Amino acid sequence: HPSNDTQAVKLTGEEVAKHNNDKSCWVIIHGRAYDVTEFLPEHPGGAKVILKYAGKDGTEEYAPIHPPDTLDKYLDKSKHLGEVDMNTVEKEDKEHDPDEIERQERIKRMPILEQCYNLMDFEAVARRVMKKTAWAYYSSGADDEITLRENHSAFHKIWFRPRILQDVEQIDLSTTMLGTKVSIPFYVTATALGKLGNPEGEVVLTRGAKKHNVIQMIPTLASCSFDEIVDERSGDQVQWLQLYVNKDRAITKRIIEHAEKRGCKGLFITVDAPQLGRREKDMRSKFSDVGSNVQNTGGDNVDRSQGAARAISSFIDPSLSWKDIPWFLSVTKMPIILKGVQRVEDVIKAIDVGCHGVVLSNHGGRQLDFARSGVEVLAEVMPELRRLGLQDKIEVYIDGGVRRATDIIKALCLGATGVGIGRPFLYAMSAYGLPGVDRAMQLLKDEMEMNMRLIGCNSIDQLSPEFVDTRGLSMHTTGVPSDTLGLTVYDPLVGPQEKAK
Ligand SMILES: Cc1cc2c(cc1C)[n+](S(=O)(=O)[O-])c1c(=O)[nH]c(=O)nc-1n2C[C@H](O)[C@H](O)[C@H](O)COP(=O)(O)O
Repeated sequence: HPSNDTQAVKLTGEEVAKHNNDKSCWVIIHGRAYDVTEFLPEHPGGAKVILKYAGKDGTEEYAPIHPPDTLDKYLDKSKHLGEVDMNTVEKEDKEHDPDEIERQERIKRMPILEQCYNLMDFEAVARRVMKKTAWAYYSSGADDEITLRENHSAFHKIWFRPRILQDVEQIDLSTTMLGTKVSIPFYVTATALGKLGNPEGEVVLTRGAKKHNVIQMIPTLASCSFDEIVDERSGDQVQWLQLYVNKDRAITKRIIEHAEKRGCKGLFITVDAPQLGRREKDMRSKFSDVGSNVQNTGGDNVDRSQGAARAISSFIDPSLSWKDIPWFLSVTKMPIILKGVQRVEDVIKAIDVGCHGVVLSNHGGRQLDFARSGVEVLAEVMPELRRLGLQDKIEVYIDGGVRRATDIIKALCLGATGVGIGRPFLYAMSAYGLPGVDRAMQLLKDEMEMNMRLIGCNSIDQLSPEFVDTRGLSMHTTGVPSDTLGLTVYDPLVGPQEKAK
């Protein structure tokens, strides 16, 4: 900021602290002060969450929610007040926060990475070591979280019909997704606000995806900026873009064109979130944290009682409809995939309008509660596409509740091209950083190789409906052996120190 780069003297914490109310509100972000007084009523997250940091350093709360270039993009330069001498800024007293002290204790006692043997182990550890608001945001589903639990337990209603005496010495897990050859048929799906769980955010997933040659889907609502995530990519690594469509189509067009220019190989338009779902764990933790405006007296139309998600998504266009799809096909050459399709009629419509793929998904149970699991919709879709001779007209993916390689194999036997995985990699990243993501992906690869052998298949192209029995899939009341791993995050792993107790 030219006016400030020549700034001789840095602002002091004392000077900033004088501007600590809605008449004059300065906030420090990443060592620089900003006058956000006039912005207060416009903030999608409400004025309260900013006023909590008026006259103080708000970086810790700000960073996970806002990509680094947000202030440069949206706050007039005249409000950029320049650098602050951070030695003069009072630090928030974390030492005496009982929750934080207890959390740090749990971090000291957490299991070592090698004690994690499956994706649910990462969830068990993350639940204990993550900040309350971060865990709430990642783990929450909509309403009663029935669909959240159904997503994983649906796989427990599908049984295998393995064949024997096949030479399964050689196993090849590679496949092709939207023209890209990948080492294993899963991708890292788009999940918002990566910095809530790990200070580096989504770039950690980029590094893990690179190492295992899997595709990363970049979220519109990432904590990192889009360019940071793309810059982190290396070699011929492939990324896709997940798009929440903005009411202002000029903004959406710019995002799509930029993504194409930066080499994204797929545009996944999220179609199951015209309004973000009601995630009560997220709301509850946000309520205790920033006193969100449950009784919103501001008179404006952003319902801020919905926690972080709703606050950052007020731009999403609820009027998006089939008539808009030709426009998307006209503004990009990237393959277009509809993410969040939930019945076969819409898959056929997607083929009719020229889409290249669909993701059968309910947004990880975070949108419409009592939506069916992706795998159950898949079992409805594929036989119908085959009956109509359309199965080669579109690539069909699923996501939701995938926690074991057997879940992946079941989906591929039913006809999916690949599966998206969300929370497990978030939990692995939040608890153990890149080593966690790396191990989670490796565990899936090892499980995949073993289970391909056990069902008697060498390669992905051999997988077909003959290997699965789905008769119980659509009966939601079917009792299945209680799913100790899935339904509840089972007793947290005991770290070496705790065992000593
Ligand atoms: C866990 C999670 C999922 C989110 C997600 C954030 C989190 C923390 N967010 S959300 O804030 O808006 O809900 C997105 C998102 O940005 N865009 C999107 O298309 N899907 C979003 N999803 C859904 C995601 O892409 C998959 O559909 C879902 O995660 C698959 O289920 P599992 O987590 O069980 O693998």
